[in-house]
Order: sequence, then C-alpha cells, then structure tokens
Amino acid sequence: MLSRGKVPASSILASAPSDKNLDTWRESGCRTTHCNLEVLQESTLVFLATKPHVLPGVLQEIRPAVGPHHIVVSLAAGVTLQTLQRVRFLLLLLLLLLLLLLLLLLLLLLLLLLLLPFAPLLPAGTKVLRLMPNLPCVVQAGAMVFARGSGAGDGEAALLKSLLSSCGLCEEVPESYINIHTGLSGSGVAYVYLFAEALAEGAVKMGMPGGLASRIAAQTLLGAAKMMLETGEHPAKLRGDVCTPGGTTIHALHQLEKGALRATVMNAVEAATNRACDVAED
Ligand SMILES: NC(=O)C1=CN([C@@H]2O[C@H](COP(=O)(O)OP(=O)(O)OC[C@H]3O[C@@H](n4cnc5c(N)ncnc54)[C@H](O)[C@@H]3O)[C@@H](O)[C@H]2O)C=CC1
Ligand SMILES: O=C(O)[C@@H]1CCC=N1
Repeated sequence: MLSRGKVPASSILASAPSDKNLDTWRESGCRTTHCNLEVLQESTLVFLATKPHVLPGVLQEIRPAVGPHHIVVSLAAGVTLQTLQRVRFLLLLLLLLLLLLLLLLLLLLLLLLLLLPFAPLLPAGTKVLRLMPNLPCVVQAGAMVFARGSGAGDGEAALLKSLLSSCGLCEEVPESYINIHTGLSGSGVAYVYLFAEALAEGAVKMGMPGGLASRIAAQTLLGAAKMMLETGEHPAKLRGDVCTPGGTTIHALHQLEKGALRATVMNAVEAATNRACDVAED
C-alpha cells in the first residue's frame, strides 16, 4: 500500500511490544508505538496482525477504545468473525464457577449465561472484517480474501478492497471460504516454494549451478501462473499443451503421478484448512 502510494507513511501508526518488528515501519517513514491503545486513539482503520493466540488479549486491551468510527480488520488465521464478536471461553467458565458459588443468584446468573454467548469481545456493532492475505502481498502480487462481520457494510468492504487491491488480487467471499483460502494460498505459498526448491535441486543434480537453477525455477512458476491467469485456461489443458507424445514432459509427469503429487498437494490443502479451523480453539 505504501509503495503504491495508496496511503502516506505519515498516516500509519504501527504498534508492537518490542522494537524488533517496528524498525521496518520506521524505515518506511511510518510512526511507531508500543501502545496498542494509541493506535485506536489515532486511527480509524485498524489492522490486527498478531499471531492468533495473541489476538484475544489484544482485543481485551483495545476494547475500551473501540468506537463506532473504527474499522477493525483481523488477519489472524483461523480466528472467526464469531470469535471476534464473542466473549472468551475462560470468561464463560469463570461465570459458571460464580454460578455454583452463588446459588442464591441462580436465576439471575442463568439469565446472564443465556445472554453471554452473544456478548461481543469487541463492542457490539463494531465494524469488523476478517482478512486472509498471503506473503506475496509484499511484492504487490498477493492473493487475499476477506469477509465482513455483521457491523461492517458496503462502504467498509469497498474501502478495504480498494486499499488492498494495491497488494494484489482481493476478493470478498463468504466467511466459510477464508480457512480454505488459508489452505490454498496463505499457506499455499510455502508449498510452491517447496516445489520451486525441488525443481532447482533436480537441475543442480543434473549439473546446473544452484543460483541459475533457482532463478529459472522462479521464472518458470511466474510464467506458468501468468499464462493460467491471462488465458483463463484450466491448468490441465495448459499441461497437455506442454506434452509432446513420447516426449520429455510425459515421462516426467509419469514420475510425479507415481509420487502421488496431486493427492499429496490436495492432502496438504486439506490439512492446512483443517488446522485453520482448529487454531482458534488452541
Ligand atoms: N505469514 C504469513 O504468510 C501469513 C500470516 N497470516 C496471519 O498474520 C498474522 C501474523 O503472522 P506473521 O506476520 O507471520 O507473524 P509475525 O510474528 O511476523 O508478526 C506478528 C506481529 O505481532 C506483534 N505482536 C505480538 N504481540 C503483540 C501485542 N500484544 N500487541 C501488538 N502487537 C503484537 C509482533 O511484534 C509482530 O510484529 C497471524 O495471525 C497469521 O495467522 C495470514 C496469512 C499469511
Ligand atoms: O502458517 C500460518 O499459520 C500462517 C497462516 C497462513 C500462512 N501462515
């Protein structure tokens, strides 16, 4: 967003507990702080980009400062809009204990418990959106999807899409697709790097220098991806176009099929998607 000039650096305030991760922001001309509340006081659009297990604590911390003018965007893998808008399980357990101790107030607390699942971790009505980016956002070639919470409207969705389109492809999707996107693309980038590494190592094994092999592997992935996007063809069709009968490619593809590449990659997407579903429970 900064490199595309969508947002001036001076309007960005980044917060983290230590200086370690703030240097990059300072070098880009952004302001930094160690106080999350200060970000809420100074900004209307707030990105929450902590690890998922850190997020509930951050939400508790900023909750008092969140107002109707804020747009809160969570990037945390697996953390659902429902979780963002609900009290923590621990709090629920404490209230259950209280319930046992205060038998006399049984009726009153029962009523409270009935209401609690709907009590938000963020203030009710907060404009909250859930975003799943991927690493190539840093080179403006990301693939992002987002879903809006009940308080966010067309204006907030349009703002987010407009800002993030400078970082790559950005689509609004039903929330149920977000964990799938994590398995396909958020984590998927790592599978592609693994494949690129294997391609290059194959070439090194056959005698090509490593640096050249890596560059050619990367350009091969880039070109293949570009053709898929620009032609709109199914990858199976493009793969067929490369295969000469009795030629080199079909011999190589036979080896990949013997190694169950497709089933293995499908299993990887499934494993990451399932993990995204579980991560919020940790
Ligand atoms: N790395 C990736 O490719 C992707 C990551 N994500 C999600 O983005 C989030 C961040 O992931 P990474 O950037 O990889 O992690 P990271 O560890 O590089 O960044 C986390 C940041 O949170 C900050 N932080 C920690 N505690 C904090 C607190 N109490 N208050 C404010 N800031 C705090 C840290 O200083 C750090 O800058 C995760 O939830 C992850 O699921 C989503 C898609 C892709
Ligand atoms: O591995 C993770 O949990 C994060 C989410 C997607 C990419 N990295």
